[in-house]
Amino acid sequence: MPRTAAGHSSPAPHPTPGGPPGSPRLSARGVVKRFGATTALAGVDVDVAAGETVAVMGPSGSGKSTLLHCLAGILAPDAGTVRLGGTDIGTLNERDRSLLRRRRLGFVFQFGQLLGELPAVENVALPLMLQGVARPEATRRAAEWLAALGLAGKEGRRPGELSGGEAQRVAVARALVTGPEVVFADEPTGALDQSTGADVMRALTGATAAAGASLVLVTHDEQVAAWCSRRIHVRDGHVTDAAPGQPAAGPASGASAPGGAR
Ligand SMILES: Nc1ncnc2c1ncn2[C@@H]1O[C@H](COP(=O)(O)OP(=O)(O)OP(=O)(O)O)[C@@H](O)[C@H]1O
Repeated sequence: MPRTAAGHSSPAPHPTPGGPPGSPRLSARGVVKRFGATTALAGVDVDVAAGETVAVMGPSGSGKSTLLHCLAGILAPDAGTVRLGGTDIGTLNERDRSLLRRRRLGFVFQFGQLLGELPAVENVALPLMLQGVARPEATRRAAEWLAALGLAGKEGRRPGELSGGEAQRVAVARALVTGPEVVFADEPTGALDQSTGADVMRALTGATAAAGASLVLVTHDEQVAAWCSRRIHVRDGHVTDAAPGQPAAGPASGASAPGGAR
């Protein structure tokens, strides 16, 4: 993914409160989540390093999405802690968790995340405008991300006027435009054929690496997991292997973020 022709350098991502030197960017300890009589997570420990890309795998119903939602502050665990840098997410109220998600995390889902009535560029600019970035600047940065993801010329198209793969690349741009510390993706290629899915994974891992973000991705698909630097397996609410891995070094392109690396 090339730097945009204009070579703009967008403002650096907002400063983020880090943890102690050498500590993981994201760290879960003893996370338990129950839904009524179902224990979806039964005491899970996970560490994700800065720049690491982690595939979360496991059988249907094993707890993968619940783990992702707890790591991302979407669900509050019943027990245990989740720390993002120096922040203990569990101590935040719902409003602050929502602000943290908006400012420090990015999300790519299988579908449904784009607003159908807005053109691609506005879908990508929206998270910036919600942070108070003025519309012209937000639009400029959104257009840079779209161009970097191979979507130059398609800024004005609404999601329904894009292919599935193009729409997912718009979703990748939207997830990365704010300079998040961690991007969470839940089956981001689940609705795509294999070759389009590979294009989206190339875009997602390339953009994430270029932005210096970590990636936590839920997938059933071995070929999708192969784009990540590490896999963890969830079974019956337990993580069966979560050894610290290497920084991301998958088959991603040598990408360059429009906003500059973190
Ligand atoms: N909101 C909910 N209410 C009740 N039970 C839930 C809820 N969300 C998840 N569960 C249950 O928790 C368990 C783990 O679900 P989860 O969605 O995390 O699994 P998963 O591994 O992501 O599954 P899949 O691969 O099928 O998406 C399952 O038994 C599921 O039925």
